[in-house]
Amino acid sequence: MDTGRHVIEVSGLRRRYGPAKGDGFEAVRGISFSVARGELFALLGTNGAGKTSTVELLEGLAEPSGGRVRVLGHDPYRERARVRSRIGVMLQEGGFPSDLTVAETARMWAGCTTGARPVAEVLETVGLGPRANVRVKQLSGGERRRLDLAMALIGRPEVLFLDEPTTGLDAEGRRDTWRLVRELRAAGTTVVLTTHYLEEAEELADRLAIMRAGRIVVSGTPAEVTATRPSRIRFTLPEGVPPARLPLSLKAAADGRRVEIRTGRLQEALTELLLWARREDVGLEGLDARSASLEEAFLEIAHGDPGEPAGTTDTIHTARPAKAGAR
Ligand SMILES: Nc1ncnc2c1ncn2[C@@H]1O[C@H](COP(=O)(O)OP(=O)(O)OP(=O)(O)O)[C@@H](O)[C@H]1O
Repeated sequence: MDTGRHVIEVSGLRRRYGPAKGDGFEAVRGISFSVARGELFALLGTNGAGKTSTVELLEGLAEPSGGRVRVLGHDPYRERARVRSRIGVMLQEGGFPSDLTVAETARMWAGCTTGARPVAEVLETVGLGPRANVRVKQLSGGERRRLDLAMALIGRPEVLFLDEPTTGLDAEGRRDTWRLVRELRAAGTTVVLTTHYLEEAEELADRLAIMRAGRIVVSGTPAEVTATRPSRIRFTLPEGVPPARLPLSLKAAADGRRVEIRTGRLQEALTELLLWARREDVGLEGLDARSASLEEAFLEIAHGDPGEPAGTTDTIHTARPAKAGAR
């Protein structure tokens, strides 16, 4: 791996809770990825997939039970002192003393940080300027998340870890946080994000990985990940036109007059369908053709469908619900 370009390098990383043998549980099972300087990398997965367990290893909060992790060229656990001042960590729960005000909390935090940004500036950045004299216990859930973010930013980190940064924020707060994260990335900050919001990953991530049961199942740019899933064409045939008349090569699945075609080659399949419809003088009611969304890709991948590579075969299915709850 290129240590100059990659700020984070992970190979064969493992994390086991409990005894090494017997009753222990391996939450991270040999994962590998790297994150380049200035890149935003998102880790996605269902509850319990192993995202937080992984990020804690990157932050140096625990020692891996196997494999290797380097952050800014150092082992974040064994060389914590060399890494700590260069990273910012926003945990799921900041756990700040609830009786302190926002400004007091920030001053306390700044006091423990080398090269801290001015408190007023950092509170302004996250939109908490007007709430500086409010006690932490009086903040809303969303305001607490913004305080957590402010404290992660106070040391001007080169690498920022954001664990579900917009949980509890309303739509406007979420968009404000996205804007801020984009600005930080534009200024060269490397960001590792875990999130349950696929829209957030789609908006922000340069690359992402989807975890399932401690392993990375798929990784790539959001476009590459969605391209692993088939596109979908849906329409309703007119009365008296049986689905059997559709070209066999489209491998359409029908439920009465409603038809669905799933394909790895959307343009070709759609062209064939439209040429057939014109030739046969058939109207396709409610015609809808779309590529898979990241959400659809996520639901199928994260819940256990190994998937078929799109673009190689025209694999057609009837509409298949995600296997909710399966791990
Ligand atoms: N301290 C611990 N001791 C034992 N098992 C743990 C411990 N912490 C986490 N686990 C288990 O490890 C697995 C991964 O948990 P982890 O919190 O890393 O998942 P996650 O992907 O971050 O989930 P979430 O989206 O719910 O935050 C889960 O099965 C969890 O129960």
